Amino acid sequence: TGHHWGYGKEDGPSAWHRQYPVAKGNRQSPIDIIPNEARRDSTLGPIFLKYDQCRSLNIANNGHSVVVEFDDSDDRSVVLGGPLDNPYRLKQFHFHWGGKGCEGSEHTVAGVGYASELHVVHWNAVKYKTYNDAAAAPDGLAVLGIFLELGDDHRWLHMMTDALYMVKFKGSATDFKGFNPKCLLPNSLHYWTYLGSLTTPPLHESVTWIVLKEPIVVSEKQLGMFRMLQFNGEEEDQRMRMENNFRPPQNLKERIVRSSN
Ligand SMILES: NS(=O)(=O)c1ccc(C(=O)N2CCN(Cc3ccccc3)C2)cc1
Ligand SMILES: [Zn+2]
Repeated sequence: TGHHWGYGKEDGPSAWHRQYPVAKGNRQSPIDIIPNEARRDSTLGPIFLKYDQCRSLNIANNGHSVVVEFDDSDDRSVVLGGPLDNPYRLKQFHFHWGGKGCEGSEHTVAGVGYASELHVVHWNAVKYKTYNDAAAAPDGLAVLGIFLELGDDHRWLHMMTDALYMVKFKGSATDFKGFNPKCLLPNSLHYWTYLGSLTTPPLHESVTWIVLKEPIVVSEKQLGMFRMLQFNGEEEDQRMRMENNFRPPQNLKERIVRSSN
């Protein structure tokens, strides 16, 4: 079905606007977060992550990232509080990362990128009937962004990286039960928040971003496991290692970034 988007020279972020004109919109993501310019807002309370009853279903390679999907048929796992007016239901999480040793996060902090960024995607099931309806609505999604920096092994990440060999090629998926993303959170839930968009096509301007200030630490070896994944399907001749699947920071336009206390 037509030429697909990607992260290469011809089909990468600078070309997305041709098929997705909203790429040049007024609330695009990611952005460069400048801590000194973020507005400390005392009305911004803490966020709460209710993941104890979450039910992970599968892990998949969708040709853009590796995604772990959750059972979102009820409000068993939600994010609430902070900038959100109601609970948002956990749907999936996925990552963006760089090539060997170079940057790979989508958001940057005062111009500095991290090696990778985890996105935990939630949708507003109070106001919208389906995820797809929510993903196209201005208050439809809440995505938690967590930076990954290089250091020691992350004690739990292996539970996910051990499964990556099963989803090497685009279109592959496998059961992935019993994984709770709580194990991928840093100690502090202090955050920056702003109104933005999906960072991949269709680039809908539907995301309340909640970016945690504290990164988690993973090892170069663990992050290297992500690079065994491939953008291409098993049957395709051209083998393309999955790396540098990040969109660069976009114009802040008339937005402000708020900071939790
Ligand atoms: N990066 S983000 O958190 O802003 C985000 C982007 C897109 C979507 C989304 O709703 N998509 C519809 C098809 N899907 C396919 C897909 C593509 C890439 C990664 C993961 C998944 C995306 C969700 C979150
Ligand atoms: Zn993402």
